[in-house]
Amino acid sequence: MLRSAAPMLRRGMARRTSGRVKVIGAASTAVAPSSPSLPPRRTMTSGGGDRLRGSSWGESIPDEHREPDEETEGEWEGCYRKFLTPISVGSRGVEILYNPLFNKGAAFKGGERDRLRFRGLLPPRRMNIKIQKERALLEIRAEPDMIRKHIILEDIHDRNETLYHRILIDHMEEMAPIIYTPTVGQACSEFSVLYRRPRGMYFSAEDRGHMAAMVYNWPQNDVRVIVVTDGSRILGLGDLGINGMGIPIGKLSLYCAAGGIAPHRVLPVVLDVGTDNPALLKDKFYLGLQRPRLQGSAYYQVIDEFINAAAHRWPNVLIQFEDFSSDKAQTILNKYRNEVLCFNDDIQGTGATSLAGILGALRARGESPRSLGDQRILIVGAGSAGMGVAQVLYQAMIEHGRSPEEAKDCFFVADERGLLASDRLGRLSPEQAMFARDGDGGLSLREIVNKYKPTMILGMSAVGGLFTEDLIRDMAKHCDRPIIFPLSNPTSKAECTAEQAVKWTDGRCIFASGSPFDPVEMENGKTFYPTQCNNMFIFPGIGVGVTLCGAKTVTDRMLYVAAEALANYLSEEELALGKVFPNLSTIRDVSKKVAVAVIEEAIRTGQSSKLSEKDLRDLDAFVQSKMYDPIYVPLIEKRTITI
Ligand SMILES: NC(=O)C1=CN([C@@H]2O[C@H](COP(=O)(O)OP(=O)(O)OC[C@H]3O[C@@H](n4cnc5c(N)ncnc54)[C@H](OP(=O)(O)O)[C@@H]3O)[C@@H](O)[C@H]2O)C=CC1
Ligand SMILES: CC(=O)C(=O)O
Ligand SMILES: [Mg+2]
Repeated sequence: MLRSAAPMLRRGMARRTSGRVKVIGAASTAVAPSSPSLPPRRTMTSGGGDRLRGSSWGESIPDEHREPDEETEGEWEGCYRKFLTPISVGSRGVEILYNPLFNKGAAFKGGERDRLRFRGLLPPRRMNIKIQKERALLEIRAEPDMIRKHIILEDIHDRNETLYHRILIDHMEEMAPIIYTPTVGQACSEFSVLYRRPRGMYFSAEDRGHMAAMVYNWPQNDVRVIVVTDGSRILGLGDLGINGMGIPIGKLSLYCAAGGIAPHRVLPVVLDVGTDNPALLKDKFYLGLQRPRLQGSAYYQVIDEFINAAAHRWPNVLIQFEDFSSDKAQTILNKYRNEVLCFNDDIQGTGATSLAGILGALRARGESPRSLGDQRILIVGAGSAGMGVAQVLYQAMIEHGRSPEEAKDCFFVADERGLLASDRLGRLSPEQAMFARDGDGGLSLREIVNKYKPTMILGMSAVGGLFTEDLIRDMAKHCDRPIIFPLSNPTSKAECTAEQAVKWTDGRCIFASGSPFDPVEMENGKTFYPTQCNNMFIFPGIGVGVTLCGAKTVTDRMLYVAAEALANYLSEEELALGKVFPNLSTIRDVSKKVAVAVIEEAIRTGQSSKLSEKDLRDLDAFVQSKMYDPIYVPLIEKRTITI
């Protein structure tokens, strides 16, 4: 049987229709990927499954019930040619079926069903991942409600991670709004009632003293990326306590699908230090500690204990801080950024992403990156996101030859009390104080617009609708092509919609938003294509880059080159359509380019512990080869008896 399989496969492979490989008459077991991948020496599984390798399991299935097989069908470029190294699993039977990292559901093949003792535990008909995906898409698309779509997808996540990530990768534009912003905002708000199964780790104030041991409860030895939140500022929704867990889960789904980190190497974490959200404190279904948030040294001790525990068990892990309230975010970053491999996504990731979008917008206006230092930039919101963006844009101006004074003079930063100026110096953080103007403290947004005539307005206020018609129309009077980025998430918190920006500027604006908006039909019959300015374009590539090269820290220069790589990715065709970010469907390739840029920077500056100058040559191919691709890999049982 096995001997005859290869010629059959070759014959089948030779028959190509419409560029796809069609295997004619080859039973799926004839090319069972497990077969060629078994160790060459004679082994027998403890259950004697090896004997069944030569059985005619596949042949007992009538032709009309046979499903094309992803390895033989060539559905994904190169799959059928790939030598799939089997995964050796320490369990069998139902334990595998209930393990989403290994479970393939109906896609388990005959050989595997016998090897791993599934016979009788699954319905008899086999389906490949293509059919499984088709079925899942039907269900998701039939459901009009976004949160129900989210639940369906997360159910798949909990059952079968390979299928889940396959769906995300193949349908990124459709799925990102379901697993990420805006729907993840609702998923977080309802997290405790939607909760079904554990995913990730929870460290609470009551676990103090135990965290170094607790990290060993996590079953994976090779965790590469942790996304951690304390739930204190989830998107623009405020303090959601433990319900913020939806954010690390969503971000890490993107790490896997968009960045190519394998799912067993990521760990979502929530630190439960209490909540100051009055509704959660009295909600009988809330799953977190119902007590006020720890403050001061008690709070920082929890952070410190968790970071030490994680870095002790996984010394090379990247820790991404996510959605920490602005009063803590910068302090935590400053404390740990030179100690462990970490970065803050809202400060640094958003900064790099916005820089890339603004470079794209300047290109659309026919201006060079150097002209960044000629802009008048109004940043609305002086929290971690707003100040992170200001800092990265400022650094970029310095890179392009502006003096610190010239660069600072480009910024107008406003918070709820208006323009930040020196009259409030004692009450501003060092990051805010750096951008405080000498006079005009407390000017309103309209006053700033009419006095200083900004060329761009960036919203990170978490106040939906803050960019009013009057404000934007005033801005458009002074500027031919105003750059308008309402970056707050989710959609309900966006400072304005794409449609409003287009209407109020008579279609002259360059627009990108934190959450997605549909294209807008303009009065002149043309279509305006808004793009998404979201740190999802940066963080997966940063993660892949620093973990692959073994960087010890995430430097500001790494973020800068990441932004450049993202900006350079934008094609002339996309620019012509008014887009300033690439299509989401290309995000995997974008992440690869970002990762390559980060690795090159790490090698150049001696930050890379795993790669060196000689590796610079085929870096693109190297990164590609390391990216997780969700296809079903043959499973074999670890317990083998050599005879
Ligand atoms: N698109 C993306 O990739 C990202 C988007 N974001 C979004 O950015 C938003 C802000 O995040 P973050 O900085 O952490 O949040 P913060 O809550 O720390 O900051 C909000 C800021 O907005 C200010 N603000 C509030 N109301 C007004 C108002 N009426 N006029 C002007 N300013 C006002 C606040 O001022 P005060 O302190 O005086 O109240 C504060 O400075 C969130 O919605 C988040 O989702 C964040 C990261 C990435
Ligand atoms: C996108 C993101 O990180 C935020 O809104 O917080
Ligand atoms: Mg965030």
